[in-house]
Amino acid sequence: MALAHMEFRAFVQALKDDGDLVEINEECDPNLEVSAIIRKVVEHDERAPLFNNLKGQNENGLWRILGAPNSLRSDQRHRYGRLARHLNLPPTSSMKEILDKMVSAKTVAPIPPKIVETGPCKEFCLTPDQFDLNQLPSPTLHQADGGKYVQTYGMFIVRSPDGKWTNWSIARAMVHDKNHLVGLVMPPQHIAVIHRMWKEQGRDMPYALAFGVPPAAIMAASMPLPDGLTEAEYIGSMVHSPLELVKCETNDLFVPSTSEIVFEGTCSVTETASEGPFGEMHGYVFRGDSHSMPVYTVNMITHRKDPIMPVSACGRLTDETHTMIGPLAAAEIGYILKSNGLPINEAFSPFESQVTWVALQVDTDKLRAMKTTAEAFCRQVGDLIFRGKPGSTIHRLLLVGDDIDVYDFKEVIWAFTTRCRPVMDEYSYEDVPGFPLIPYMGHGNGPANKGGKLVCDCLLPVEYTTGKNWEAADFKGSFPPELQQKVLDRWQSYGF
Ligand SMILES: Cc1cc2c3c(c1C)C(C)(C)C[C@H]1C[C@@H](C)[C@]4(C(=O)NC(=O)N=C4N2C[C@H](O)[C@H](O)[C@H](O)COP(=O)(O)O)N31
Ligand SMILES: [K+]
Repeated sequence: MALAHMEFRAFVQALKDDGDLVEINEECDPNLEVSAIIRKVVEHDERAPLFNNLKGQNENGLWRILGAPNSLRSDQRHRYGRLARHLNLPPTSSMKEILDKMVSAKTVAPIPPKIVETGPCKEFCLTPDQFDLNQLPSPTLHQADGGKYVQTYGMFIVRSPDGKWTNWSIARAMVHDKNHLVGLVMPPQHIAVIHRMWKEQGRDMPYALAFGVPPAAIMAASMPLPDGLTEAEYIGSMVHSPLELVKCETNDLFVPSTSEIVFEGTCSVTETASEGPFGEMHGYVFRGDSHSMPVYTVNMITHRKDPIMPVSACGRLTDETHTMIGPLAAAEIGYILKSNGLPINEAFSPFESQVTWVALQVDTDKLRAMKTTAEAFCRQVGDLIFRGKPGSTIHRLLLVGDDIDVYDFKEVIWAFTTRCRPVMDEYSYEDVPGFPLIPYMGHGNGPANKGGKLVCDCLLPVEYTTGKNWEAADFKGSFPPELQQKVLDRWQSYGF
C-alpha cells in the first residue's frame, strides 16, 4: 500500500490505524442524513465517518463517502493529525509545522509528474448512458441548499488553452441533471481565470474532476499558489517524488492514477444554470441565494472498485473550509511578506475569526531597525496583500508583536483588544476586491465584491521605537523564573 499522503485509500487506512475512523455499515441516506452525521462530527471534532452502505450505490459500489476528511481531532496532542496525515508528517505536528511544509517547496526545483499508462482509477469506465448523477448517492448537505453538492472535496483540473499552465483547485459544484453539474466559478480564482481564457477563444473548457486524490495534492489544490504555477510539479517537490498521472479518456488532461473517482468533460463558456444556495464556510445558507454559473457536462466517469467519495459538509466551525482555506492562504501571505523583506515571523488564520482574519507575528527588533511609522508599515503590508489574489478571502490583517503566538487565539484576541485602538490604529481598504461569500459582504450594506478590509495595528507605539515597556500581568510575566519553578515543583504539595 502506498503512503497515506500519496494515495487516498492509504490515507483512509491510516485514519483507521490511528483510531480516527468510524465505519458505518448500516444504510445511510445521502439526502441529509449523511451530512447531519458529518456536521455533528465536525462540531465536536469526532472521528471521521466512512459510510460504507449508502442508499443509491450502484452494483460496483459507486460510491461510499468519507466525511470530514481534513477536520480536527479532539485529542489536543493530535489536534491536526488528519492534516498531518495529508502531508506524511507525524500526527502530533503543530499547525506551524504543517504550514511550513506547505511552503517548503517554494525554494526547490519543481519535480514534474510521471505519466503512467493506466491505474486504479481506470478499473471502471461509465459512459453517460450508464450513469445518472441524480440516482447515484450525490449528497444533499443542508436542507436549504439549491441542489445535491456532489463536489466539495474533489479537485478540478483545468489547463490554459496554450497548454502551459495546469491548475488544480477545489471549487464547489452541484448536480444539475443526470450528466451535468453546475459549479461556482468565481474571480479571482484560477479556475475562473482559465475559464475566461477559453471563453475569449469561444471554446468550451475541458476539465477533469478527480475525487479521492493524493492528500498532498488536495492540500496544494486548496492553497492560493502563484498564477501560472502547475500544482502537480509543486507537490512533486514538496513530497520529493513525482506524482503519477494518467490521461483522461475523453480529453488530454491528466489525473492522479489512484484517484477514487474521476468525472471528465467540458465546462461550457456560454451555458449557465442556477447554482446555490449553499451552506457556506462562514456558517450560513441564505434562502434564494442562487446565481448563474457555468454548466459542466460529464462525458465519462471512471473509478476504482468500491470507490470512496470525500465530502466536506461545510458551514460553522470546524471543517475543511476552516482548517484549509484560511491557514493555507495565511501560509502564502506570510511567504509573500517575507520574500518582500518585511519582518514577519508567522502567519495564521484563526478559526474563531471564521478564517476571515490573518494574524501576522512581527519581528519587532527588525521592525525597529526599519525606523518606519505605523502608518507606513501597515500600508506596506496592506498594499502587498489586499491588492493580490492570496489575500482575497481575508478581510482583516492583524499585526502583533513577537510575544504573541498567532496560533493561539487567546493570545491574538488579547493583543487585538488591548493594543489596537479602534479606528486610529486601523487602516482601511475600500478600493480592493472583497470576498462576497462573507455575509456582511454578499448580504450586507455595501458592495458585495469591493472593500470592507482593514489592517489592524496591534503593536503599541513603543514597539516601533524603543521596544516593549511592559510586563504581562500573568504567571509567566510577573514573577521571577525561580519562583515560577518553585511553585510548579510544589504544586501538588500545596494541595492542588
Ligand atoms: C478546502 C476547500 C476550499 C474551497 C471550497 C471548499 C473546500 C472544502 C468547499 C467546496 C467545501 C466550499 C467552497 C468554499 C469556496 C471558497 C470554494 C468554492 O466553492 N469556490 C472557490 O473559488 N474556492 C473555494 N475553496 C477555496 C479554494 O480551493 C482556494 O481558494 C484555492 O486557493 C483555489 O485554488 P487557486 O488559488 O489555484 O485558484 N469551496
Ligand atoms: K490551488
